[in-house]
Amino acid sequence: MNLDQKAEKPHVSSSRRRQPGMRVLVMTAVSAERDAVLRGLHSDTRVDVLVAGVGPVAAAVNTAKVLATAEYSLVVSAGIGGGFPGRAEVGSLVVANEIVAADLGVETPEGFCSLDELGFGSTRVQVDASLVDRVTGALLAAKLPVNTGPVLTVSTVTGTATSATELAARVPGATAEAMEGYGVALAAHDCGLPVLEIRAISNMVGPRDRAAWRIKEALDVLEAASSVLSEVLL
Ligand SMILES: O=C(O)c1cccc(C(=O)CC[C@H]2O[C@@H](n3cnc4c(=O)[nH]cnc43)[C@H](O)[C@@H]2O)c1
Repeated sequence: MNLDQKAEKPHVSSSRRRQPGMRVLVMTAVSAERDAVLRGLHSDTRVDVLVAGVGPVAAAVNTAKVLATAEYSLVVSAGIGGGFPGRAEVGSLVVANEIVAADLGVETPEGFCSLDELGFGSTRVQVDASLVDRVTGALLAAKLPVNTGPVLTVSTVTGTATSATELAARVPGATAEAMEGYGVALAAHDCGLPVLEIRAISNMVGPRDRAAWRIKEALDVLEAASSVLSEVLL
């Protein structure tokens, strides 16, 4: 997967602007993820799938740009991600019940202190429970392996067992890790829109082992998940 890509310039046609109805915006980090989602959606024109770039800042900026030019009823952050051991296996799916900016805070001699604890706002976006149940139910009905739990957004991919253990302790139930969810969620939240995050697990969170990443397998699962999404979301 080529990760060295610029975000797409969001283009929203005038006909799209005239159709407020039920439209879903899916933001991915890279084009390989976008293409997997598009293949699964079978050209459902009620869903726009755009590349935002890698990381929470690119995700937030580019999602906000799209939301400023078109109307949507739901925003989805979708892509591959890392699974926490014992919570999500490679080749499975994770639907976030909470999207957590897990490294947004300060380090102190006593350990990490989040923005929430500092009183500077929230690092967590809750996902509507009925939406999570609906999507999870549909994925299970399609015989896809799926777990729900907090999905962490980090600016640096976790690369050691120590960091993985620390993150899992910081966010009880942490199920997956990726780099864009919180950015997409904040942009959606700012527009009063519900958000969903779906990750197809390509690797385990822990010691960096590039050779063990199963990106193709994860993209295939992301495609399969996308094929049931429009039925349940629209
Ligand atoms: O370390 C490498 O050599 C390497 C090779 C391929 C891709 C990467 C990435 O950093 C991909 C980041 C990209 O994918 C998502 N992602 C996938 N797994 C994880 C993870 O365990 N932790 C955080 N992000 C992950 C992420 O959302 C980015 O879009 C590295």
